[in-house]
Amino acid sequence: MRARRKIEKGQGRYSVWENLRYVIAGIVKWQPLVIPCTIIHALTQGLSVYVWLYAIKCIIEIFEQSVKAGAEVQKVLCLVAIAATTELVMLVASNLCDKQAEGRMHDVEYHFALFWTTKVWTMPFCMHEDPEVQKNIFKARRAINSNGNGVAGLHYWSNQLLPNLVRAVMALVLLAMINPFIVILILSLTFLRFALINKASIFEKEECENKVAKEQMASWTYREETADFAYGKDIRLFQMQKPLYQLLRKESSFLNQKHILAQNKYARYYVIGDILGFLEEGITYGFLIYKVLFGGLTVADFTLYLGSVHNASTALNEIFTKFIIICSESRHVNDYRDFLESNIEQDSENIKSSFQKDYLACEDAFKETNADFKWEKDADYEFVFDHVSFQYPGADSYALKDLSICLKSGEKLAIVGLNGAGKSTFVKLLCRLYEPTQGHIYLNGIDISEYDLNDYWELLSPVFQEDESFAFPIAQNVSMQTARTQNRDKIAESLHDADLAGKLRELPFGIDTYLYKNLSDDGIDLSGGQKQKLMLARALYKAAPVIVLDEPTAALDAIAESKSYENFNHMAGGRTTVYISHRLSSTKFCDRIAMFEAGGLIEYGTHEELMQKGGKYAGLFAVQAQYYADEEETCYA
Ligand SMILES: Nc1ncnc2c1ncn2[C@@H]1O[C@H](COP(=O)(O)OP(=O)(O)OP(=O)(O)O)[C@@H](O)[C@H]1O
Repeated sequence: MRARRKIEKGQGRYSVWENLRYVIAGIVKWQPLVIPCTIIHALTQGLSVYVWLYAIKCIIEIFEQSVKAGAEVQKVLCLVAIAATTELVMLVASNLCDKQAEGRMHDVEYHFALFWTTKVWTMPFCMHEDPEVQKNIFKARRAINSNGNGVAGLHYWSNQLLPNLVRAVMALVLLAMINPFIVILILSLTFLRFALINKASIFEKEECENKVAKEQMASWTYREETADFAYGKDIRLFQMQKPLYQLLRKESSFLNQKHILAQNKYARYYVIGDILGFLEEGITYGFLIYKVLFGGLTVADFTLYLGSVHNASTALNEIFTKFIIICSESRHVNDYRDFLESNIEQDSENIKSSFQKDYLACEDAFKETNADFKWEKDADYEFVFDHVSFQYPGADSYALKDLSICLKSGEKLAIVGLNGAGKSTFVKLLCRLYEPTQGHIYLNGIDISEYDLNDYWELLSPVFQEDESFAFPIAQNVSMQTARTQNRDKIAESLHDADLAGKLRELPFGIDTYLYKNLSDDGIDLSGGQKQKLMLARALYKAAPVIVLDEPTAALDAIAESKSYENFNHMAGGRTTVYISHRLSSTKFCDRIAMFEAGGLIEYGTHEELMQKGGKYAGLFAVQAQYYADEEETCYA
């Protein structure tokens, strides 16, 4: 079934080490200075505790040797000065490197976030609305959402772990010199504690993240909608506060229960871990005291080893708590990689090959796109739908069933029909946002799936039902290009042709005025009809050889609508056009009319032919004509 592209899972779960290697590869690529900074931070932070430990051992030895009083004080002062200076230098270096690395990691995370964005942008449109894919998009975003999780978390917690590793290694080397079994005992008990807490962490991830991703997404969606000004009117006028509150409350108490469950598990394992830790310290301290009493260990060495046991114990404790957090951050990175590597099939061949090859390099894919490709304006473009059927992913019935229709080159084809007849689905298939479940669509005799998708999209100037405008300046909303590449005269001309010249004159910064206030305090909001005109201006600017208009006048007032009909032939010129409208007075300007019902073509011909036939189109037209006549009578009464 072609409409439902395969949702392949990623290559599988990666180990913590593989994910660390993966993030390190990103760091080396985008901010290599983070690596030496992290190493210097670990060494200086980890070794600084031994400076005083060693200095104190030496001071005690000086006293033990009981040389002349004057010389002792001098030596001690000298040692204190050296230790203090060394520690100060180490701490300064450690903090400087730590902050350098942390600052640069934002850039690394930003790069990883770009791949997530690229993946979402370039995945087949039909997958975007698949609930499973949406859940994966949401889960993957947690690894790069600037709150210290995932990619940033792996570095942050490794940066916290490494100084402790240096500290622990140093301590264990020192302890191994008096008895290697002590080291084996400490390490074994630490691994046991780690295994227990990690078990709780896996349980937490499963209960509080995987099993509740849907609920988390629901509560996230409700909050996003609450913050979105567009929902404000309905929330107030339909008094949605109470039901929304109850939904949020339900989600949050459900999530809360899961968190409590996970924390109870942690509590149990932490108690066992604490008992093991108590055992470990008791045995090692006991052993050291025994060595002083019966094994000939000097007081100076005793202080050094005592400090080492303490350091080994706290550092290992820190290592394993940090490592558990790293494991949990790694699971976020797994979600991220799973999403990036799943559904490898991408809309763009360049992106596809980059994701397959090495998606750390996929940024180059956008640079390689075939931007210079242009279709000839005056060439013939004929479309044929050949027994096309289409079923939406997850839907039980067909939205289009066995549709065969021809759109001749230069022809203006109107598609009419009641709500849900399949008109927009026809447009989506023509635009290759979906692939037919059965049948084929041909452009000039070649199956449209054989054209490069980006090249194919270059052929179309669409205006969709939904007026999706971005928080960009008006110019960018029309050109959909950056300021560097857009043609400002053409933008003004397109806005003029779309009947927005009057509005443009009122704008504080002309075509540079921002839409919405998200990114500019001087941003403006447009009315529904004005937004629709903006969409028309966007299609006019693109000036592609084939025009697709899905209810482009639904939000226009009567005068604007009538003007748009007058301009329609001028705008379309001799170009192949598909025009969807519920207002049949507009469709009679088209060369052919196709009437859809329940996903099938039931009538086809010119306006006159269909009127003569006296079928459903003629009936619908008569109802609307009657309505307009009644309206006119009321107006002039
Ligand atoms: N994303 C979707 N997932 C599942 N079913 C869908 C989806 N979009 C549309 N449908 C279903 O497909 C059928 C055709 O919808 P379509 O949007 O093509 O109708 P339409 O003729 O454009 O309707 P309208 O005049 O209301 O815009 C409808 O039954 C609709 O419920």
